[in-house]
Amino acid sequence: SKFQNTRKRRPPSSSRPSPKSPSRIPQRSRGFRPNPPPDPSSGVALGGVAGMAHTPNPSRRSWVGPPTPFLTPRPERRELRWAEAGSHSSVRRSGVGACSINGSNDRDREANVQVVLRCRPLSVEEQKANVQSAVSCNDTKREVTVLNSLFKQADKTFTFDTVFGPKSQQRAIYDHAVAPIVDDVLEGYNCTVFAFGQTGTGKTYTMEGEMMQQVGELPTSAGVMPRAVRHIFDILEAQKADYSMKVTFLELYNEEITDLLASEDQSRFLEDRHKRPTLSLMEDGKGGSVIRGLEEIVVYSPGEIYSLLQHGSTRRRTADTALNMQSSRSHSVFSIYIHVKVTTTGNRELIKCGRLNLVDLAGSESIARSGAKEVRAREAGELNKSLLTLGRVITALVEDSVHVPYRDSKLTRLLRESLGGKAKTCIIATVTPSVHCLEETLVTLDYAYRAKSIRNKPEVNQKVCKSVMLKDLYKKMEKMKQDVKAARENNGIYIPDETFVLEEAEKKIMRDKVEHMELSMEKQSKELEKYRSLYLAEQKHRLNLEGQNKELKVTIETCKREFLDLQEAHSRANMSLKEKDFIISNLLHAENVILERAKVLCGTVETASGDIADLQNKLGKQLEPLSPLPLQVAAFLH
Ligand SMILES: Nc1ncnc2c1ncn2[C@@H]1O[C@H](COP(=O)(O)OP(=O)(O)OP(=O)(O)O)[C@@H](O)[C@H]1O
Repeated sequence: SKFQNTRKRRPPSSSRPSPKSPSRIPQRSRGFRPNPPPDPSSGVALGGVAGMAHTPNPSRRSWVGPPTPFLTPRPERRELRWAEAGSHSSVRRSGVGACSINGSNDRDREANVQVVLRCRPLSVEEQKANVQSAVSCNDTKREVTVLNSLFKQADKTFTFDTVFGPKSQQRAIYDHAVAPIVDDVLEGYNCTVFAFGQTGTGKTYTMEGEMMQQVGELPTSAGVMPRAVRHIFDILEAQKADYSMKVTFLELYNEEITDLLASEDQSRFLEDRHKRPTLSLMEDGKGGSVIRGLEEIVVYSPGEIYSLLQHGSTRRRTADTALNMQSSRSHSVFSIYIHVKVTTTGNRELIKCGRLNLVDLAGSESIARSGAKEVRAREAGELNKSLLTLGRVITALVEDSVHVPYRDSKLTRLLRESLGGKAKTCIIATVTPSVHCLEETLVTLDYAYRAKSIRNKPEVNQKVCKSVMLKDLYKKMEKMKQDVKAARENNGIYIPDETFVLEEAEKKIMRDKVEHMELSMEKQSKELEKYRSLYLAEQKHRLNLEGQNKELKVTIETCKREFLDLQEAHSRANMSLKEKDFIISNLLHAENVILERAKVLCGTVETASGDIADLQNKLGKQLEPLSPLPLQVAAFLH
């Protein structure tokens, strides 16, 4: 086939490395500064992760010979009819991201971001420590319930597109959630799968899992990335398609982008050799982003991609935190660009371009609970900041806000096309069942649930004609040659028109941005001044109140003391009253007793005087005959 380049084509299968042999070193894109404009044929300038273009690295050797759009390893490629291509890849279209395969018109419709939820099992340590599980998953009903009832609050249930409980296997997640998306990539869509959740909940496990070292059976714990790679190659092989493939792998750490696949020799120009050069994320003037200097590596086999994945993953920044022994401290984006040749019924050769972005976000974490200090705390702060912007973007999209703050962080600039753009997106939200992480789990579930309402407008990338693509590649090569020539002659730097236009557009955007920031700074300074005077007035008022408060406190103290004195006097008076009452009642009682006795005595006296009178009478009568009595007797008797 004219499409196949003899120089770059893989050797026939007999001379290819055996599946068990180590993969050969992947071929890197060659080129020279400055950055070529984004490739319009592959839709690279259309923004976000899917809109990344690359700048070949200055340290690379220049690429001589004609460019080749197709590097299919097999020489005996048969032409594939468009219709045939469709029939092969329609096998799996049923789950997340599935859609029709004919033409592009019926695809130009809105599609919700697909959100799947994965709850990891309790770890061995957690089981040993008898950590309670506070999350229950119902895979059939696609529901996750957070058992708030453990804390005497109402349970909360969320529904997702698919729910994978703690027992779910890596394969099930790939087959149900990711495989249909990979089919779409091969149909010419830009697709993104990203994992998001609290630190230590299994994002990296889900995305990477056990990495493949060589070609062979996938281990059961292999994650989305190796499975997607295998799936893509399986389909292309089954279709006997002519294709070319390249990959990029970047890391976003503390708002700085670095190339995880960049060759080590780049760092020899840096003062700190351990530091990898950072790449700039540029505006392409069309609402998208371009990453300068990101290496695109041409790959021919799954084995090559596995070793690149392995290589890139080991270069990712990780650290041991209280919540995860090997916590990723950065966001990573692995992209696979696939060009597949199709022959239309009129024998026209077209090229389908699709891109798959596999994103492993750093975990959101509570600095207090993760035990992060100093550098780690700053990292966590940066991570949380970019994730916070991601949250704000999700909220703005869900609420249909006029302004979506994509530009507030590099992460959201990278994910722009995948959130509300023209890509198909699947979010894998990961949670832990641990009761200790209930709060963070609820936050993840809440965001994931809201993300379900984001509507993308998936568009299939335009198929380009082989001749157009070749022309474009020749043009690019010509530009590169001029760059090399200019650099060799030390004649300054040649800037191709398109790059110049791109840079001018970018400068204009930056100028507008600066202007906008100046205006907002001015506004903010005025507001700051207003708040400062308000603050001062408040301070004064506070001081006054504090003085009054002090005086009142003194008065209250005095009153308290007086009150206590009065209380004491009152209780003393009460006591003496009680004593007097007691005495009076005793006196009254004594008086009554005396009166009673007096009465008794009076009675006795009366009785006695009666008796005396009776006696006198009796005596008088007895003495009458003896009268007159001597005077002494009479006196005695009287
Ligand atoms: N579904 C699962 N089954 C078994 N083990 C799991 C599962 N999910 C996660 N793990 C284990 O839990 C630990 C933490 O997982 P991982 O590193 O993937 O979390 P993470 O979300 O990527 O964390 P960070 O954000 O800190 O990088 C690892 O030891 C991993 O093997």
